[in-house]
Amino acid sequence: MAEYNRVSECVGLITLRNPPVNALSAAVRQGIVDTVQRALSDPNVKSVVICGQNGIFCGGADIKEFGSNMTGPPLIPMIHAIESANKPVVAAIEGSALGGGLELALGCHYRIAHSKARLGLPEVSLGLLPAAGGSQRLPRLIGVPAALNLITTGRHVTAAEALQLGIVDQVTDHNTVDAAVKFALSVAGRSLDPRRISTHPCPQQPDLDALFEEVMQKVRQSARGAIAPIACVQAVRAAATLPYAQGMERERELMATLFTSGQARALQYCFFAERAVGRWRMPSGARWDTSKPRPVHKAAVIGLGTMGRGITVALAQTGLSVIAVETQEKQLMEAKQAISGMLERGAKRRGVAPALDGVIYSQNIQAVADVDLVIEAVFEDIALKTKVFQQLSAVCKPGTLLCTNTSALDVDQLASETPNPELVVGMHFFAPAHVMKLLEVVYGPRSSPQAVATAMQLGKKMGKASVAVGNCRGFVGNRMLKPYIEEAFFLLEEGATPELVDQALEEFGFPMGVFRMSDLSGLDVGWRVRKGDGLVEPGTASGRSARIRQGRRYSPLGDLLCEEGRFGQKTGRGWYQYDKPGSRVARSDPWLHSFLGAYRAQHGLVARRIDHQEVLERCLYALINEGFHILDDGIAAGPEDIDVIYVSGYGWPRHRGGPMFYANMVGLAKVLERLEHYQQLHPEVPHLQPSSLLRRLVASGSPPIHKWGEAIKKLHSQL
Ligand SMILES: CCC/C=C/C(=O)SCCNC(=O)CCNC(=O)[C@H](O)C(C)(C)COP(=O)([O-])OP(=O)([O-])OC[C@H]1O[C@@H](n2cnc3c(N)ncnc32)[C@H](O)[C@@H]1OP(=O)([O-])[O-]
Repeated sequence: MAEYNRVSECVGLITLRNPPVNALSAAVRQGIVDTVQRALSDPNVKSVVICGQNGIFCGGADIKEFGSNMTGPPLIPMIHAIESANKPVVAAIEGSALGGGLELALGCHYRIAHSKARLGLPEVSLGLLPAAGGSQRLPRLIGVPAALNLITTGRHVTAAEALQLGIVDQVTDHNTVDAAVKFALSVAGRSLDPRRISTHPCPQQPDLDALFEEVMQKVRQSARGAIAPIACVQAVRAAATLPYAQGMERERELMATLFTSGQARALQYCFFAERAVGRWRMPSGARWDTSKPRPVHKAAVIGLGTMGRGITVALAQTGLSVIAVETQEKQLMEAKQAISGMLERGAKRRGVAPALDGVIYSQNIQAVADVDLVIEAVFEDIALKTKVFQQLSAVCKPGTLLCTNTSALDVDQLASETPNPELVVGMHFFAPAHVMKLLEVVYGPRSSPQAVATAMQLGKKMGKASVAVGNCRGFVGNRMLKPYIEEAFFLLEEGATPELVDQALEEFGFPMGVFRMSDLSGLDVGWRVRKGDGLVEPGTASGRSARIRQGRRYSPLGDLLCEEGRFGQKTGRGWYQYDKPGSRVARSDPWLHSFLGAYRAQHGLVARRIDHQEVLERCLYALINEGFHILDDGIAAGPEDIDVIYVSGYGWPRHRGGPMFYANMVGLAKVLERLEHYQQLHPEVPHLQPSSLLRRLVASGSPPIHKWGEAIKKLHSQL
């Protein structure tokens, strides 16, 4: 709702009240309509100020209302009524003015912002466009290039940048409402004609066509199939080329297409999923709201290879003091130089001082005696990690949390080797750790809720999308990746090329297909793991039996490439060829194609035509199927956890919502039917065997994704 008061005798003060972000729900819109009318009809009121309660102006339209039948007064006429008012209306912007919130402010005649406020039109990130006049008013106010940038990226600007761009008229460090009231008094009685943005012509722009052409190309490239950024460009083009009323009509048409699109649903699902994963819960019943994190002021990182360096940077940038330990002097010196460089570059980008003094380097593990939390990032070797954990248990003060960054080893086993297993959790970062958004917080049966709460809180502080998951081989992300990669290998055996598989996946929206990704991360990584699992066999055995290992279909293609020294980008050869080792531009490699031909001949395989649909179904449904196993096992608490992991750490296209959301969109019955189809064709591939949870969900009528949690609980209670 909106509250009305009269202040300084002749200023009508309208306060939006809808915690936590004063979203423009039906009640708030009704409140604004009523209070604006009241202020305008009160002869004692000379001017009006609109603000939001609790230090936030407005977080925009109420996203929760989008899925339902929307009631209440619509935004556009409400904003028009404000703009055409005959008394000055001033927006007092504290906290955030986003989306519909900024559109409301653009309908006001003046905007005063607090210096800490953030403004933006982030609708594009929800699969929408600023359709309450924002796409038409902002270009008129700040010009086409700046408006295009803000509207197509959805980025938030600081108050200082907003002032520079001309979005706000004044920035204050003091009480914003007081400043706005004072300002409103000073402009009472002035002509409002020049302040009505919709009446302005769009500022002239030379070479308009060339500009739109260039932006459209850029947007198409980075959107990877997302439709909202393209609609945003089209809407701004309408602002630049059409009179306001026609521009608004175009804005409405474009929004009508976006509003009901699957992409908008997916992106809005992601918005809520990212917030839902913060409300973690463990199978023991421990939860986010009943588990108190321990304060962490001082942390340590053990092992300063690529991961350890990134983790040190991420911690130091959060403002923590960090003890960085590496036992070999030469490696320690190299790491110090690399970490300082990363901190300096990061600080330059963010316009702050580098946190160089926040890191203390040491060769001695004793140096970590008084830290609150340690993250171990030594080589992936269980004996080495166990030794480090035992040393840490002896050295650290009581209660220090011991975290491992392992991606492949058993967190429970490590915990069981320490005297206090309740203090042990996994903190699985992704390389480069100071850049990648994702953090899997891995708990074992003996991890204390407090340890999980502390790791989750630290992840949040570091700006990570932190997801609490149970312990199993590969945790959530890598466990699901395994069948995805294996299917891609099998497709090569059956007649596909790396180019075909990658193209299908990139057209789906992944930034890189599975083979280009494998070249980037290094083929030797998986090779080492498969060797450890006893899957790699030397020799030139041929035929079907050579491709069955440990009772299931196995493709040795990756191993054979590694035996040739083809480790990917770093060696200049992998699934593709590169100009030189370390180069990033992948080119088709005729050698690889004849190698595949010879391999198929050796194994009696006849290449067949494989289309994009088969690539997508086999790779993605195998991955999704593993996701259902993970839900059934209780390793992930809900589909949102899996989806956030995939969108923030594995390049799953956000406008497709994550693998589990995608399965829900495709239809669970369809996913099941295709898995059954492929399983019949490839009975020796266990990961194509549909998960029993998927079967049970389909049998219970394929409930929508937000009801899976309930359905899974019910299904488990029936077992
Ligand atoms: C139709 C015409 C065109 C207009 C379109 C639009 O305006 S589209 C909208 C364009 N606007 C945007 O895209 C802005 C989206 N919002 C944000 O970016 C951030 O919330 C923030 C920067 C406003 C505050 O950050 P912060 O870290 O302080 O807080 P937080 O992020 O943790 O959120 C706290 C709680 O508020 C909830 N909630 C938040 N916003 C909305 C909303 N609009 N609605 C409903 N709910 C919303 C959020 O789910 C969470 O709920 P939970 O989990 O506690 O139950």
